Amino acid sequence: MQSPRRNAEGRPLGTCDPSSSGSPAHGGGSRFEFQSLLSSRMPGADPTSARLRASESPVHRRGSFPLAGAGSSQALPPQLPEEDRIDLNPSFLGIALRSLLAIDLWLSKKLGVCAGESSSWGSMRPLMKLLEISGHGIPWLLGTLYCLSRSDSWAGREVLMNLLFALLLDLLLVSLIKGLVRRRRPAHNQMDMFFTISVDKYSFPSGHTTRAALVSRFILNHLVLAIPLRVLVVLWAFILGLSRVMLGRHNVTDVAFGFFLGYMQYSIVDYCWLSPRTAPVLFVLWNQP
Ligand SMILES: CC(C)=CCC/C(C)=C/COP(=O)(O)O
Repeated sequence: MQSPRRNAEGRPLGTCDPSSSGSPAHGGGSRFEFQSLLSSRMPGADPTSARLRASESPVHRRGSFPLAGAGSSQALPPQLPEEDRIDLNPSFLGIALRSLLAIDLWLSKKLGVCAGESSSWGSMRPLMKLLEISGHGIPWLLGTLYCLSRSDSWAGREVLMNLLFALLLDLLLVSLIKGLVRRRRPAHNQMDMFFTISVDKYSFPSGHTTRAALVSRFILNHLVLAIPLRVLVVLWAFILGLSRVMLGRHNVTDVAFGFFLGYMQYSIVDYCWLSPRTAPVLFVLWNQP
């Protein structure tokens, strides 16, 4: 059986022979592989730059691989266990995602103009915080419960019951995703938000944005409004989303995904629409004295 530290010719695997099978990037036991690993383990080193260095290096090219220690007595590192190796051929998707993330962070920092009182648009911060309250879960939940208690028509009660269901579904899904993804809020954010729950230390997705998208789609579908008011509802949702980035609470991708999720949540609510026919118990219970 082949020793884990030697190749078929009995040569230590760290001494790389270009004629040996497999590319240096894929477990040929290259010296470069070891260097990448070292650099990735150095404090502050990150695997991305190690990969980039790998792709820039001449040793990465097939055919130009130097005979690192071949035929010499230089001691080379032992072959690395599979799980310790770094993939020197990052996929196109990996590069695209990393680039998108870098653009996201850069753009979010640039747009975070109300992140503090001393920021370039710091004087707009109170207005942004007012917008923040307009999309907060507490006023929406309390407002819906209040209207539900005052509603005297079946039709009104049905719509409000579904709005309540939508708001609760939104809280549940956003908390679930925030807890799973655990993306930290931007470094420039001041954590001075009104009434947060534990998962609100995370930023993906933006809960205010999902709520804004969900509620505005709900209103547009269930309230008869004049065109200017309909435009106002859409503008409110859009500006609320933008204000999350301007306040420094979120990155752009948190808000973009928030819009998408809120929009989809309405489709779920619409599909599971609660009515006296589909959920009679709920409506009977609500009408008990
Ligand atoms: C506790 C309740 C009912 C709602 C929490 C609302 C809240 C603070 C959400 C966080 O929103 P962002 O993710 O947009 O910062």
